[in-house]
Amino acid sequence: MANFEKTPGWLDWYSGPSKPTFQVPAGAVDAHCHVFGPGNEFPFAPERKYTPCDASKAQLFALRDQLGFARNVIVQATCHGADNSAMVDACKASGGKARGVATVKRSISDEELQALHDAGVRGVRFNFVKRLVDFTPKDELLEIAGRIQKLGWHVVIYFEAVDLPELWDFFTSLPTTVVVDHMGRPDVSKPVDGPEFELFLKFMREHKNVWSKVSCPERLSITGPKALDGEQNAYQDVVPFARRVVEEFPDRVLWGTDWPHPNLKDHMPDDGLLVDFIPHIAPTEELQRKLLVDNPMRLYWPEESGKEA
Ligand SMILES: O=C(O)/C=C(\CC(=O)C(=O)O)C(=O)O
Repeated sequence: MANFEKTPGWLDWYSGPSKPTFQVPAGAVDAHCHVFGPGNEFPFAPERKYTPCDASKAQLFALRDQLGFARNVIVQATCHGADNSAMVDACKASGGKARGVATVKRSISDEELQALHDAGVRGVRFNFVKRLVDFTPKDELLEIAGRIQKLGWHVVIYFEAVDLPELWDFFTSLPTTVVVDHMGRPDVSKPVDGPEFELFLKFMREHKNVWSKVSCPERLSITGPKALDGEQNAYQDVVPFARRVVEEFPDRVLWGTDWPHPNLKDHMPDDGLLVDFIPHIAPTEELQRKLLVDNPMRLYWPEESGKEA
């Protein structure tokens, strides 16, 4: 049985999150979350850059229910490398209430891809955050994108704002729907209408296949306040960025908790209060329904999309 020691300074997820004040619409999807292990059942990958605490499927499903969500999209975290078994196990155990985003290598067979599809996987994640992964050649990623396109899947990309110019040509050559994690990690100390975020908006404006998760204010915020101790106005410096994306691209945005919040250094948010961030960035019922129900259902449960109301 593997026994893993957490990365020094690791912050465990917040236990006993509050019930959100904001009630999410019926059928809401938490479209970005992870499972970690448990390490003794699903060992962490040898090539990982961090070793987390355990965060099991049962704990994820309990959080889903506590927050009032109906479904999850479980994104493969880099600590599991390209071994998708913990994520797949969670999807299979969810009774159809979870779908997945996998990490795959070029060597994956068609049969293995089909088995992932049957388990509920609908996308692959390409990670360009250097502290999280080693470099994968672009031709390998393009080959994977071409293969998963045939299954109707999409590509999730994770990168930091300063790297967008360099990655632009690659991203715009992807043949599938492309979903950006955490708005491409803007530096929120810069102006929302400054050149860096404007480039991201242009990326979405000029490429109608590009979607964005307006998630992770707890990761992006510099000034807070933190989602702790009942705070109803958390992460105010992130609000203009996320709201801009939601209002300009209401049909191409997703939201997720990012539970269990890997690699946070400063604090661990109360997930109930993170949900209370949503009406600040999606102020109308219509925007909330698109963000939390219509859009994720269209992408992850297209066969049920439109029927959930
Ligand atoms: O959970 C996230 O989305 C963000 C992560 C972790 C991550 O992406 C991973 O391990 O795969 C981060 O910024 O450290």
